[in-house]
Amino acid sequence: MAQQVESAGRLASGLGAIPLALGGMLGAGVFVAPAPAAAAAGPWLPFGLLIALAAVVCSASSTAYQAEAYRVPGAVYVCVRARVGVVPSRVGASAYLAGQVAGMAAIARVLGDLFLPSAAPQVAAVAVLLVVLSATAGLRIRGAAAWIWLALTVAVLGLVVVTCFAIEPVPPIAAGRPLADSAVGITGAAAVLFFAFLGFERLTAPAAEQDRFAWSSMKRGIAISLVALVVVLSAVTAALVHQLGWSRLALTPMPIREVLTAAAAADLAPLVGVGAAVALLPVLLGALESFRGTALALVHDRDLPSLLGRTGSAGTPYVLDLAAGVAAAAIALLVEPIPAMAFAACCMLVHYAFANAGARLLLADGGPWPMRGACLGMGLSVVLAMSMPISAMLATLVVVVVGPLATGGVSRRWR
Ligand SMILES: NC(=[NH2+])NCCC[C@H](N)C(=O)O
Repeated sequence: MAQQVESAGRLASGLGAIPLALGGMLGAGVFVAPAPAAAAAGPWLPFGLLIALAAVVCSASSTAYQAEAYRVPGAVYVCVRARVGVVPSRVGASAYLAGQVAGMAAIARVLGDLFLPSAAPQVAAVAVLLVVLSATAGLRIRGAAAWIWLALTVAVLGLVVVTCFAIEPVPPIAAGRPLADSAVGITGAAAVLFFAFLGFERLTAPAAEQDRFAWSSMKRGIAISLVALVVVLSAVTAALVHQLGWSRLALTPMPIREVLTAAAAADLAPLVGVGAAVALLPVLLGALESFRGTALALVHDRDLPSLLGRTGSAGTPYVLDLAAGVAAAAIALLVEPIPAMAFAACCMLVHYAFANAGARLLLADGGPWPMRGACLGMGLSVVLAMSMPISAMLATLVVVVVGPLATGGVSRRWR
């Protein structure tokens, strides 16, 4: 399969930074996360979105400085290892790897649910494995293909938003459960919405050197991508609320489909479902690419067996890819999309707490603002992770205990 590599010209001009970041971000989170966020905070959701954005801005800035200082794949992990310590770096990296795998499972499960609701888990597992196989064969979606895919996602979401606003909503039926409208849920909403922003690290801390953009292009690309994501997420949430109301939105497991039925536009559902499913493929691929960078850095440090770093004729780590694919497929078969998303977000928040801590130490001699950003990012990541449902927190706890013990056991180094 042809390996599409970013041309030197495109990297220099900065075109391509937007689909790299936004194309990896706009996905399952936007399709589904408004529902659990509405369940957590009800009409306070917009405040949750602002807090999630603040955590993302801090984390994006921190990881960008880390990748600038440590010009290697898995730069964030390498920085935490150098600045904070070996064991903290393992905690952060374990959370990161588990978070990416759970994220892949969540994305695949949403894909399955949209494509063929009656066999969602099976479709999800097959989709993950197919995407992993194509990645292993050398597929990367860059350049024009990345723009086309981004356009498809925006078109699907645009169709849903326009439909929701064009059709008068039916008066809400009495909700089964009283609506959570307490402001206490704001951080819980922020934590799930954080998932929707994941993928920014593809631009700020690229997993492969050929994806590294010049500092100014990276900054512009990330700013545009974050603004675009907030606009799209707000528009989708507003459309869903307009049609379903807060309480019904809070209860639905798959808002995009539910809203079309509610708007009496069920004919559109198969079209939107297939479009959305196809739009999710590159997001899945992006999560695998991010996973690889950090995993290979761990292999390099002998914290993971060298077998995992073995590369095939396409130059891709096939054993590692297969391991990630099988794990993600297993989670996708067993776990519903919203809990998988919550687990992934909780793991990634723990990772970003350590990442921001590493950046804080790295930036001690630098300007005051990036350093303050890293402090704020660290604090917000901890608060948001602690606002997750208890099941997500417990699963994350298992990861951060077992992960460092297992990796330490492999390398037999503890300092
Ligand atoms: N590279 C990654 N971190 N990928 C996970 C991306 C998740 C993406 N924000 C979504 O909502 O589907």
